[in-house]
Amino acid sequence: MIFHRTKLDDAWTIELEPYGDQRGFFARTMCRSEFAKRGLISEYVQQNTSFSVRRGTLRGFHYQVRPHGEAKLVRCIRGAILDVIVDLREASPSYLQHQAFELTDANRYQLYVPPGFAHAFQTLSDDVEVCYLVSTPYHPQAERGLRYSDVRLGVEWPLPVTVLSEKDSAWPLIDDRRAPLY
Ligand SMILES: Cc1cn([C@H]2C[C@H](O)[C@@H](COP(=O)(O)OP(=O)(O)O[C@H]3O[C@@H](C)C(=O)[C@@H](O)[C@H]3O)O2)c(=O)[nH]c1=O
Repeated sequence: MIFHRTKLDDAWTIELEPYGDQRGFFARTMCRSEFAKRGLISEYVQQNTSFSVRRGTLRGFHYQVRPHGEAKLVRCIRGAILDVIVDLREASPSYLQHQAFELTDANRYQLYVPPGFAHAFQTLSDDVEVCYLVSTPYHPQAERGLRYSDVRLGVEWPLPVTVLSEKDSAWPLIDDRRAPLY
């Protein structure tokens, strides 16, 4: 596994390190000791998958507030997405900054999203499946979101939004909320 720091504190992208042979390849997608060595959370309690039919579908931004903050390890196993994360930790040097990553079934990149980050993605193709590990149980009362179009974030989504849940269209804007967000 090849770990790359991102411009956001504590967030990483992870490249597979495949061992190839005549059958194809083998690669680790998560390794407790490699994660722990770099201070990444290495215990996960849930694995989720989502399937999105239409190109341009947007899910997020989502996160859970303290003490239910979750790390996520995200991979796109069919099609392609633009994955965007936002640092919501007030004490962080990258507070309220965001970064976008293209995760595809071809590049097989994984994104490590630390607790205290909001997470969203837009599908860049039809029939997209995204698979992710989560470090904390789902806690609906702790669930929060940001509006994908919040100008305070300034995220440039690559496509017009074709499908969005009612929940995701209604998250409050950052300026209308009291800190702390996380
Ligand atoms: C996240 C989650 C949802 N659900 C339920 C709630 C709801 O009825 C149904 C669909 O939930 P949502 O509409 O929130 O699904 P979705 O919009 O795909 O939510 C996901 O979005 C991405 C961006 C993330 O970062 C994930 O952590 C997760 O929040 O599934 C669970 O039962 N367990 C879970 O862990």
